[in-house]
Amino acid sequence: MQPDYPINTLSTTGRQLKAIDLWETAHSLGFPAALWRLPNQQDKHLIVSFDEVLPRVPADLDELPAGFLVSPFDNLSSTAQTNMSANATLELSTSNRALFLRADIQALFSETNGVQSGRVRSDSLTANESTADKFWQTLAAQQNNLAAAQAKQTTVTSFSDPDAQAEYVRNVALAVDAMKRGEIRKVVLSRTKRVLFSDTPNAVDLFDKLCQKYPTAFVSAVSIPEKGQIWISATPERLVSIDANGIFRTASLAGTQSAFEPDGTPKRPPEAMWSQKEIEEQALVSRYIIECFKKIRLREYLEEGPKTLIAGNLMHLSTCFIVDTQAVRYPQLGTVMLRLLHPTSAVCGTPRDVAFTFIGQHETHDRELYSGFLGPVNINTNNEGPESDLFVHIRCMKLEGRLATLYAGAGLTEDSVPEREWQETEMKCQTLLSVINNV
Ligand SMILES: C=C(O[C@@H]1C=C(C(=O)O)C=C[C@H]1O)C(=O)O
Repeated sequence: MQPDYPINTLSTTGRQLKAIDLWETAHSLGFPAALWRLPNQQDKHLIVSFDEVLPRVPADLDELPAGFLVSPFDNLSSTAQTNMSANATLELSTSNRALFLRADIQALFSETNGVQSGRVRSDSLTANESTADKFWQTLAAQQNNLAAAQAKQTTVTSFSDPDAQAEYVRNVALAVDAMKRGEIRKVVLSRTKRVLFSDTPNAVDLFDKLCQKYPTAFVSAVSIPEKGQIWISATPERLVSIDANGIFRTASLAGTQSAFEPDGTPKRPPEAMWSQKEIEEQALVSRYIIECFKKIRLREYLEEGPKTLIAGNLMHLSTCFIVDTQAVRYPQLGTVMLRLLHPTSAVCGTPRDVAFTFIGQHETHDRELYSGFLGPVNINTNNEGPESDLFVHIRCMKLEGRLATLYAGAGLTEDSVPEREWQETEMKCQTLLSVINNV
């Protein structure tokens, strides 16, 4: 890895290098890129991969180099032998479905007291040097035009889909019947909503607006040229994190209500009232996580919650689970749990495989990357050690040119009221729509 360069030394125009410069250069060369901001942090990170077609890899945090991982929902590990002790070899079957953006170019953008700074590095060990040269030459040639791309104004129109609500409500009723018959405990059914921009929107601009509006979310934009897609999200749900000190974190998140009173005043989280149905729904996610710990005979975990958590326009119930992987001598816990956890009961259901089949039989859209997971892997920001932060890919949309497809789901139990579940998905779509409508 070459030393870091301050971003202003790379500007050829006297203007400071910005995330949009790198993003647009990657786009024009057909290179994938990922831009992200971690919850409660200011720094924005960007990586560019020189793989025009991304490798499909197993989600193995212990093997992958620095980069950004994006997994589809449909990426189940079958657990042929899961009764592992901390020292036993891992016998989970691996599936090569996650897309991996290797950090061929890595940039960090910070802001302290209104002053912007940053660093950029390109990895000459893994990256083809002539490709890196081509990248910087293209960037230098384009930099003058990029300011114009940033200032684009767009308006949006919604597609009317008159049958969507009736179809969703019908499917919820079928799920409730299946749950009353005892076939499933919980299932998460999702739907899509499509909007058309008047002009191709600026993804970096949308990303910046989401960062501003949702400081506690994991905000990301991932460009996948081989699919002609950019995925943008502001998710509140952590799936697996391993920090530089080997601290593992996961969380169970479920139960949804508006964060505002009907008159528009914000609710106070400690005073939020939760129904029996929502408490049960979230407890099922926590139980699912604890079952995963049990499968690997891990007892030394800290459980915090459930607490009410604000996620933009919504509130959820959340419980955090924390493990010191060094103290329990389980360095590969992140990889093992990732394979055991995904897809959790927050986006799939209980029992997992029955719920997965029900989703496949009843949802008419392909979830693709929605309700999969994504985030930085083995990124060493301040030379403190590599960190990985993977989040459940919800509150997201897929951008294909001017067309945006938003995805939202609701956790159903036998007490679900179909119309209310539809309203819940509408509220979840608002997380991104409220920003889209103002670009
Ligand atoms: C499935 C989604 O969200 C999940 C489902 C929730 C629920 O059913 O209450 C709450 C938070 C998320 O775990 C989504 O936003 O699409």
